[in-house]
Amino acid sequence: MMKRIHIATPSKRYEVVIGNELLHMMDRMIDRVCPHVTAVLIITDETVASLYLADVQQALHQTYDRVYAHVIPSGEEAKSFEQFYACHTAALTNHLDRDSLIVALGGGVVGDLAGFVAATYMRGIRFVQVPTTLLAHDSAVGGKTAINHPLGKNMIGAFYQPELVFYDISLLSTLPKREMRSGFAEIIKHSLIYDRAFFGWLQANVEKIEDLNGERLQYAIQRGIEIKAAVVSQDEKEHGVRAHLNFGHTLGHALESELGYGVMTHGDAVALGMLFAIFVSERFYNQPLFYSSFRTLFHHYGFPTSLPSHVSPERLLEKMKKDKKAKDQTVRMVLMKEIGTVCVEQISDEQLLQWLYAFAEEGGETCDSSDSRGNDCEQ
Ligand SMILES: NC(=O)c1ccc[n+]([C@@H]2O[C@H](COP(=O)([O-])OP(=O)(O)OC[C@H]3O[C@@H](n4cnc5c(N)ncnc54)[C@H](O)[C@@H]3O)[C@@H](O)[C@H]2O)c1
Ligand SMILES: O=C(O)C(=O)C[C@@H](O)[C@H](O)[C@H](O)COP(=O)(O)O
Ligand SMILES: [Zn+2]
Repeated sequence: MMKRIHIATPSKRYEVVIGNELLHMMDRMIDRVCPHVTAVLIITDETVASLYLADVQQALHQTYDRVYAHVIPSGEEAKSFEQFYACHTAALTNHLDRDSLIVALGGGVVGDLAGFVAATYMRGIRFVQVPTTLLAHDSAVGGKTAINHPLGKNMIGAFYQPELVFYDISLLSTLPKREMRSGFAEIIKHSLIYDRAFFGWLQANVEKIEDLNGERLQYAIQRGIEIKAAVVSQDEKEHGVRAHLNFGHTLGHALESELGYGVMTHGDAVALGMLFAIFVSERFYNQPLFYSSFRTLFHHYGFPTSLPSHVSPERLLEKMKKDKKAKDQTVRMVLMKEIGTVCVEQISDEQLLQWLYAFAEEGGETCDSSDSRGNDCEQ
């Protein structure tokens, strides 16, 4: 069954269409929301191209005469200046104009890069997200587009909304388990920041990653997107509540950049970051949040639950201070008050370093801290 979720931000209203075996209707659905398209440039990666590019080209040719494709290497390293430049070159050499359309066919890497290309080509042309990973239930929605800088993740980008998110989840059937797990981390995140009942549903219905199929997969994706849509519709450009979507990302992004982009999947890094955020939350609010149970659960799903031993807490702290939520070089982390309720808190370097060491060395203990500060939730 096809499901539609509406996103309404100040800059754009659009739909996320979710269903199975939808490719044959892709051209008509795009044409309905993007009239008078002069040419289409599909941006995709090598893996996705080998699986789905021919089908997507065929579908688009039903409506469009000029359909081009630009294929980037697979993986996080492609969110680079080099690939960004190559995409612009492809757009120029194929004579895309201001009425042309970019189709981002792939996971979050393709979506973030192609979205940023669309935001900047001729100062902005229309684009459609065609997500092919579970993680992209998050990345394709909400309009954050970016490439990485060696000094920090997603540092160069724009808020730029797509015209449509066209999510044929039958394409996820070819996704390796490690990538399903990565996407599942963001689904868990959506439940933990917003919906306690959904977290309960996940625990009851997803005993292992392989359980994410059929109706359970579709429901998990839908609920994750509904939560993201609700947050983004309230706060498109992260002046407030949108920062909650960054739960687990302060450490997660620091790890991705410190280890080298692509070494750890985004979802694994975020899962470890969420675990650290829960560890910190227990100490910051001086209340038990069942950190040990979360650690056991995350371990059970196959997520990393301890910091790689060769990564130094000092270096992680330096990277965390470059996070986009930081103010005056002081780290601001999304902490959990209870399942379903989070807020943003400022944490001093000294305190954070101490907790990073404690997390690295002890990992599993529950809260008995006496140095927490019960600051009021600011967002
Ligand atoms: N913009 C946002 O709001 C947002 C949100 C979350 C994550 N992100 C970003 O998304 C990126 C991660 O996205 P991702 O996990 O989708 O990674 P990805 O795009 O690199 O895809 C993961 C891997 O799966 C392959 N793949 C994609 N679809 C496939 C399919 N259907 N079958 C088989 N293989 C397939 C890809 O080639 C790649 O090797 C990160 O850069 C992260 O920062 C952005
Ligand atoms: O949409 C958002 O807002 C998010 O924070 C979603 C995150 O899952 C995503 O990884 C996002 O790209 C992180 O944004 P950043 O601003 O921290 O780079
Ligand atoms: Zn993320």
